[in-house]
Amino acid sequence: MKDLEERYLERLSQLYPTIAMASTEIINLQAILNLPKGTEHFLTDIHGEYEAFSHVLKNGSGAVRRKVDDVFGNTMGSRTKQALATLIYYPKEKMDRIKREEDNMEDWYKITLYRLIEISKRAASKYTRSKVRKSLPEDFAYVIEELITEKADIMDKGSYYNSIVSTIIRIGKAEKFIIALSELIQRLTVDHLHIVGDIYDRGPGPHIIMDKLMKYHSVDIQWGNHDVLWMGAAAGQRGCIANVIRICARYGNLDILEEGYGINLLPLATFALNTYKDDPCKCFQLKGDSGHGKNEMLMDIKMHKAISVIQFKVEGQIIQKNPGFKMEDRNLLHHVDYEKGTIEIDGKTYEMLDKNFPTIDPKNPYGLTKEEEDIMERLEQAFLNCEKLQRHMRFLLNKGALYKVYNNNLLYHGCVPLNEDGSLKTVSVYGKSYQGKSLYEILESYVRKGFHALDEEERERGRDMMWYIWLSEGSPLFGKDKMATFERYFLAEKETHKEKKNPYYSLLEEEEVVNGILREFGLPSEGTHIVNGHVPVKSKNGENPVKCGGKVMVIDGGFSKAYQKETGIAGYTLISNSYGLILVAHEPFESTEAAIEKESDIHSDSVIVNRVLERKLVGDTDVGRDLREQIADLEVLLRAYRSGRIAEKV
Ligand SMILES: O=P(O)(O)OC[C@H]1O[C@](O)(COP(=O)(O)O)[C@@H](O)[C@@H]1O
Ligand SMILES: [Mn+2]
Repeated sequence: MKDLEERYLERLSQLYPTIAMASTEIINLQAILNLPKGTEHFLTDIHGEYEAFSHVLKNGSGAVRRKVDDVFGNTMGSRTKQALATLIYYPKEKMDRIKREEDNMEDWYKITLYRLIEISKRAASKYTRSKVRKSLPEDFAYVIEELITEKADIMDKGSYYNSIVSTIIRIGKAEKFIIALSELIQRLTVDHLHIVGDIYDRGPGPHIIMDKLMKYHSVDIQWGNHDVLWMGAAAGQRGCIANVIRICARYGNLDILEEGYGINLLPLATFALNTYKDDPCKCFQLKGDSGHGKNEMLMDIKMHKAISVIQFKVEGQIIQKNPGFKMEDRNLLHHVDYEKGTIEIDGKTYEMLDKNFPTIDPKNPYGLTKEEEDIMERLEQAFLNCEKLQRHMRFLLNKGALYKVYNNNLLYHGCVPLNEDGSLKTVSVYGKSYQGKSLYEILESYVRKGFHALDEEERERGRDMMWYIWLSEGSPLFGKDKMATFERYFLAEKETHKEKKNPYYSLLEEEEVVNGILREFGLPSEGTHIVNGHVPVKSKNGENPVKCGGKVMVIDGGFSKAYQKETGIAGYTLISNSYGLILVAHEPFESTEAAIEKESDIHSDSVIVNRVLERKLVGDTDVGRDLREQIADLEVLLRAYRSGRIAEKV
């Protein structure tokens, strides 16, 4: 057998069959290394708010507006620039409005096309021709390429462009063309998107966000605890299914399941209406408004209670089945005195706010009734067989992970579990101990096993592990001592609601600790950053998302409307371009309508966290490292051709 290098060179020579072709590729790759690094965009905690998400995606957290500024600087007033930026975000909607007011559309088209071409040129200048070509919309690829490429040899450039533009207008394609250019600018402004977790729950449109992400040109996802919860549900884990439905019900979002994913909730609804017929279900008021009127809301409230009770039972069973999870103290149903309506926790007796539990047998509080069992059985099948949900989860599995190291940034949703003294906390997973990176890796492998393991037992362990990642103290995605769902529903005493955060969150100013985490993930302590989401940054209390002198950024996107009153703003996003890192603070997003009408950007503040001295090039990035490896390989191939070790293939 030929040695590995020889076989590798043979393969490579099929891709680059001649000296000329290998040489051309080397030159191309070398050229890419010297281009400015592409812009990365970081978003976290989107929580189903698809309109705000879509807006931030369109404007690249201000990156598009910056392009407009770069091109037109002082030659254009700021109102005009803002109008142009809004046109780029919402070309169709904005044009519909303009057509109502503007009486010389032909002029408007001409000016606008000219402006958009200028911005496209600037946006494209960061990339190779070949990459730009691949991003062009099919319909107009050729013309756009003509328009955005400098033509040094044409004497009268003005009339050349004018004639193309006039033709576009004359044949009635101006609007389509404006839309195509706007989308191209959006596309070229952000090269790569990082989602740092929590796409799902609380807001109305996670499925719409997933559809959008699946079409996005370049994205990676670090799973958040809510995403893993949905993954567990899709894998058929009952604790996860119950939580998913409970949270949808709580926020008036059962539509996501019924309409978004076509999951039939009728069995649960009928059961809830019968079981809690005369029960006002006071503890289960909705946080959001389903927008479907009073009767449906009353039904949602009953479903909310029904699924919560099922959840506490099912979770009790998971905890009993997995003593290794060490979560017995989270099983509370057997501490309730159902006659008195009280509960004893840690030696203290509390009055339950709800005393009506017709489905709980005090002798076997964690057992499901026959009806509850049937409902769970049907729901399990519905989740497992929902094609769209499975497609979305497959995408999460393929594009996602528990953490990522990308261009010297370490990304994860929650935290790295630490002890009080800043050392890595040891967590036991199915009998073995892990910490830091190895903890992340073992948990991720179980998530994948939950979907793919052949062995049924192993798959079940994987599925249970997804539930564990959602809410356990040892989970780096959760990072709190407990999830006090039970107490928050049933007890008035606020102190029982407290979920204590892992020491990680209070140690982020300690440089030694932060360096220790970076080291654990194989990163040097200089020129590197940690980016995480998960915890809302209460900026109205003076909290700062930038920690440890800029080494750590906690950028909970704060998209979740329900949380905006707590934080005072709508969270943060991050941009990393060739000049450095920019942290962007957002104002609450009203609506797409308002964004177009008021031409608002919803980013109030941009802070440059880190400005590099020299503009960063592709050569300085991870992609650059890969390209250099490819160049080195091609050079070996070239030498092999020249030395006669390998023959050209034509
Ligand atoms: O505000 P809600 O919807 O009741 O959710 C509160 C629960 O969500 C959590 O904060 C987890 O969700 P996050 O990952 O978004 O923080 C729990 O710790 C808490 O019990
Ligand atoms: Mn989270």
